[in-house]
Amino acid sequence: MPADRPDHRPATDHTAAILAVKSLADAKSRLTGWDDHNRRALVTAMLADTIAAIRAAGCPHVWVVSPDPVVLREAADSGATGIAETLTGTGDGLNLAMAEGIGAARRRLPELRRVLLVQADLPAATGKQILEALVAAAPHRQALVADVRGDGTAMLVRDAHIGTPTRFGPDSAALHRRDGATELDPGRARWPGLRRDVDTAEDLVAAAALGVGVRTARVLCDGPDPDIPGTAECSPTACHRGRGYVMIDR
Ligand SMILES: Nc1nc2c(ncn2[C@@H]2O[C@H](COP(=O)(O)OP(=O)(O)OP(=O)(O)O)[C@@H](O)[C@H]2O)c(=O)[nH]1
Ligand SMILES: C=C(OP(=O)(O)O)C(=O)O
Repeated sequence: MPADRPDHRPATDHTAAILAVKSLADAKSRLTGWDDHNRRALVTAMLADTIAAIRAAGCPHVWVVSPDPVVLREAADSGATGIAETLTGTGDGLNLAMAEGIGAARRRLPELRRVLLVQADLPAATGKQILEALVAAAPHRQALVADVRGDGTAMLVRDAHIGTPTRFGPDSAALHRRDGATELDPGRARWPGLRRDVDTAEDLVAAAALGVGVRTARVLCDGPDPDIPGTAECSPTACHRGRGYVMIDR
């Protein structure tokens, strides 16, 4: 048990959350049925809601690594620090972007103890879920929350000075476990919103059923997804749809 965290409460002021988003031109290519304008709007909205959930968990330091100026502007508007990616075009872009974010956070936050590496497409995650996962992670040098399918990593929490690269991508949960990360709640009963990353239209329906943040809700209200039935009522903070989906403001 770390002497500086005897009660296992996470010291979130010494924690940096890092997210990576690729160029909007390339992002969410598996999202069928969405035109270019709405797909881009959805990517930035999900980023904004994910950042809002992280900040609601009490993490003030959020960094977004991206080569895309629109993403970096969205990050800044959401209270995060944007880092213009320098390694664009190289092989393992996502993990290199995460490494770039960790490096920047280490340089700029001398007191940094923990890094929280989070997927940027978690619109149903809440601050409560992220905080609970951080509390569960606190006794561990490295811990992960797997995605809803169990093979991906929704969130990886590590001591800030671990030097091994992250392994986001196919089968990342197994690869992170192999590198020493403890899987939190391996039965996957807890934190359903945190585990629900969105890559496909089907994922989006599942996230909407859990309740998404206000920015994603607005895009869904305006959006063209044929799998999500017509809007019954829409307001700037909430959207209720015919089949009972409720997009909640948090
Ligand atoms: N900064 C940065 N982020 C990346 C890069 N590659 C992937 N990402 C981000 O990492 C996360 C997971 O990436 P992917 O699943 O490959 O891409 P995606 O845009 O989510 O979806 P697909 O296009 O359907 O694969 C998303 O937030 C991506 O934007 C990269 O080269 N640089
Ligand atoms: C990158 C990952 O997920 P996805 O490809 O589903 O975004 C991952 O789980 O490591």
